[in-house]
Amino acid sequence: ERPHPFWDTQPVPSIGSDYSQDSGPIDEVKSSEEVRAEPYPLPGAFEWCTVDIDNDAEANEVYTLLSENYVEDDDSMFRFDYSVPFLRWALKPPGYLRNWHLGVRVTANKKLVGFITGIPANMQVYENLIRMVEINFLCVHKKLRSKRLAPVLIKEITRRVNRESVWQAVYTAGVVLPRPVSECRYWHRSLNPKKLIEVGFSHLGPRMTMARTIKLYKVPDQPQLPGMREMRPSDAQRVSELVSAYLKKFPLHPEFDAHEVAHWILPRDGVVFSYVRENGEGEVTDVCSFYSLPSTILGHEKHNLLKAAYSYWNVATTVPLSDLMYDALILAKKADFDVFNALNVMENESFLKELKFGIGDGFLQYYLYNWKCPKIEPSAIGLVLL
Ligand SMILES: COc1cc([C@H]2SCC(=O)N2Cc2ccccc2)c(Br)cc1O
Repeated sequence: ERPHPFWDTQPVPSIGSDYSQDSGPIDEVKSSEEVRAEPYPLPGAFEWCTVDIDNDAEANEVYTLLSENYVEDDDSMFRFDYSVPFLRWALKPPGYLRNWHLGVRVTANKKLVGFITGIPANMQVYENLIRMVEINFLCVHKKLRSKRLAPVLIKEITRRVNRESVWQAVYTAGVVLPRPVSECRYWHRSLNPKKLIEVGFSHLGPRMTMARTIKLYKVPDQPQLPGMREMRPSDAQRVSELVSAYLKKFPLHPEFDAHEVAHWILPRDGVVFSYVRENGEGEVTDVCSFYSLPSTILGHEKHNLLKAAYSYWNVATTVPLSDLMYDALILAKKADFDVFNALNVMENESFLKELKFGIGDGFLQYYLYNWKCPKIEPSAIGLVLL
């Protein structure tokens, strides 16, 4: 396959190679003392920095770097617009290390031009429970592309992670690298079809008028299931039991303790939305959640922000999952979202068509670093990365 000067030096299976029937590390096991103590050298004009995401000035530098230089769709119509509160949520789960929030600055003017992050996660992969790092937010300023900065960012974050005796990583990307463990698809459910058509994300169907399209995607203005309400801190223990038990169905899933579930699922204004269903006896039996990740609409005069909700952790034990997710759509529309996005992971295939999701043109590839294992089908993935 196409040569990858960087990835061909890394402990990952090459593209086109067969999936291993057994599971295990690719590199021989090392000790953290063997890992070089000094940061990797950077090209002359640049220097490493550890970003303090709690510092408003630094958090805003990260926000600006990502908002102007992070992931765009293939046609450069949209770019993710992660907010500062979202980044603080994503980067500070229980057990996070500040040392794993890694930046590159221009030495001359201290401008932040590169970023990559890791957070700790205990991942179950088939029969193995592995302490891993979740790698995210790899970004190099548009003006510094093809200077081979990304490989250095990846090697340095790997060194810092290895120094903590963590040898495996999980990450996702829209591009095909050596080598995906799973290939997932995004599906989208219109909540504001008029805006989605105006910005060019959606198109009027054949023989469809705008009025007919608006009617097709209309949802009630209140949840339909009895007992649906916003999740509260006092629900955290019960929700943790529901989520932890549910995720065990999936060969790839995080093992969360109650503190981690509370961090990832408790509502945070404008960041993560979560709702529980209380049955007639006042017990919490079902939970649904979605996070807010808007996108900048590039070069449109009327609209500049697309408000997107992303399906997160959903567990239905007393109602059909599609009924729970219909209420999630209703609650997302009520919170003024334009579109509700979901991957075809976990049991999502069971409701996507019924609830009028349309398949997107984007793939999301899941990767494991330094771990060979059999291919994982999307419905066996119990992991959503932010
Ligand atoms: C353009 O088609 C898609 C683009 C994206 C990503 S790439 C940069 C961005 O901002 N997106 C969020 C978004 C933008 C627009 C609609 C829905 C989601 C995804 Br994820 C799946 C898609 O199918």
